[in-house]
Amino acid sequence: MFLHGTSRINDAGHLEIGGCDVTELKAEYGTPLYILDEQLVRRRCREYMEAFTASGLGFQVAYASKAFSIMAMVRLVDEEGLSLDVVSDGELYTALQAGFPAGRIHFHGNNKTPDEIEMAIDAGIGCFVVDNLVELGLLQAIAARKEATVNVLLRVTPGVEAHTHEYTSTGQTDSKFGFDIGNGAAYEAVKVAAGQPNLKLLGVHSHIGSQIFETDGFQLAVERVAGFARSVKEGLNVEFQVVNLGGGFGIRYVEGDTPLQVSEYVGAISDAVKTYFAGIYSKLPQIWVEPGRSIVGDAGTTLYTVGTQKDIPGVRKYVAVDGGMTDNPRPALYQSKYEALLANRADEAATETVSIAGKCCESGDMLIWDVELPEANSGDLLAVACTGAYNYSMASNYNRIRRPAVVFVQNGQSDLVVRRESHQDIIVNDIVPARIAKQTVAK
Ligand SMILES: Cc1ncc(COP(=O)(O)O)c(C=O)c1O
Ligand SMILES: N[C@@H](CCCC[NH3+])C(=O)O
Repeated sequence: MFLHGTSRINDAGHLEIGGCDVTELKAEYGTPLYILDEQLVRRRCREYMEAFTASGLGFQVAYASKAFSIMAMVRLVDEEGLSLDVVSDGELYTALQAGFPAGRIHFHGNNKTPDEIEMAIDAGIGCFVVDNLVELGLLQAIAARKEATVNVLLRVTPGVEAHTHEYTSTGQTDSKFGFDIGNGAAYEAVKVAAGQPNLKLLGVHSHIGSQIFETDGFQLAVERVAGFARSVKEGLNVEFQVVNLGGGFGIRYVEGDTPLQVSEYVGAISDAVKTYFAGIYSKLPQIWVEPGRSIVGDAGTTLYTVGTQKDIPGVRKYVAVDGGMTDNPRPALYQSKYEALLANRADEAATETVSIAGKCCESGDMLIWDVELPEANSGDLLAVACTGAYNYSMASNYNRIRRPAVVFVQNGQSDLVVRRESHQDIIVNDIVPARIAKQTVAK
C-alpha cells in the first residue's frame, strides 16, 4: 500500500499515522475507525493557498465540505484561511456551529428549499450559487421580504465532458446542474439575475466533475466561460467579478492513478484565466475554486478488524472486516478502487491475493476485489488508505450498523472528533405508536 502523508511502518511492524501506532488507536477507540492525518490536510490547504498567491490573481479557495463535513474539519480549514462550500442546511449548520465566518460560506445545490435559503440569508453567508430560474425567483422573493441584498453566482454548464466516472461528471449539457451555455440558458439567466433588485450578481460558477487527472478539461472550461463572459459583456454590459471553477482535482487512490500536483492544477487554471480573459474587462476576475477530495482524501485511512475468512478453492478467498459499504459506499457506487495493508503486520510480505468483504447483508458489499496481503487471521487489523473524502460523509446506517468514530492524529497525539454511534443513537428517532407498543401486563 502506498503510504500517504505521515503514514509509515514503525519498528514494531505496525502502521503509524501522525506518530500514532494504529494498534494503540484500535485499543483506545475500537474499529472501524476513520483516522485523519491532520498535518496532511493542512499541507494540502497550504498548497492551494500558496499556489494561488503565486498566481497573482485575486482568489478564494473554498473547501467543498460535502467531502467530509464535521465541526473539527470546518475549524481546521478556517484556521488555514480557506472559504467553505456547503450544499445543505446540515452542512451550513455544521459550519455555523463550528464558528466558521458566514461571509466566507458559499451555498450550492440544485434544489435549495425556502427554509434553507432563509437560514442562509439570516446567517449572512457570502454567496449563493444559483442553479436554476426557479431558485433565482425564490431567492429574490425571500431576499426582498427580508430587505436583504444577497451575492449570487450563476452555475453554468460549459459543455465539457470530464474524463471521469459518469456519476461524478457534471459539466456536460445533459446534467441536472446549472444553466447551459451552449443552448443560451445561461445568457438568459444573466439577463434575469442582473435585473433583480435584491440580488447582486458577482459572476459565474462551473464545475466539470470529480477525480480528474488532466488539466485540459479545466482549461477548456475557462475558455468557454471566458467566451460566455465576453458575450455577456458585449450584449448585456454585465461584468463578472468572480469566476468559480469548482473542484474535481484528482488524487492517487491506487497505482496507475496519475494526479497532478496542486500547484500544477492551479498553474494551468490561472494561466488559462490570464489567456482567455485578457482584454474582456479592465481587470481580471477573481478566481474561486472548490476542492474537496484533494484537500482531505489521501489524509484519511480506515482501520478495520478482520473477522471471518472464506476460501473457495480455485475461485477466491474472502476476508471479512467489521465495516464495509456503510462506512465506504464508493466501491459499490462507483466501482472505486482502494489499497490496503495488514496494519499490525505491515512489515510482512504479501503471500496471497484476497478480496475484502464488508459485513452487510448485500453481495455488493465489497471494499476491495483482489488485494495482495499476508495471510490474514481473525483479529488482524486492516488499513484501507485514501478514505478521507466521501466516506464518513456518505456513510449510512444500513443494516442498522453504527457509524464509526473519527480521530485526528498529529505529532503522536490522537483526538476524538466524532464519537462512535451507540445502540441508543440507532433508535433515537424511532417512535412506536401507543397502539402497537408492547403492553406490560400488571401481575
Ligand atoms: C459544485 C461542486 N463543487 C465542488 C465539488 C468538489 O469536488 P472534488 O471533491 O472532486 O474536489 C463538487 C463535487 O464533485 C461539486 O459538485
Ligand atoms: N461523491 C463522489 C464525488 C462527489 C460528487 C459531488 N459532485 C465520490 O465519492 O467520488
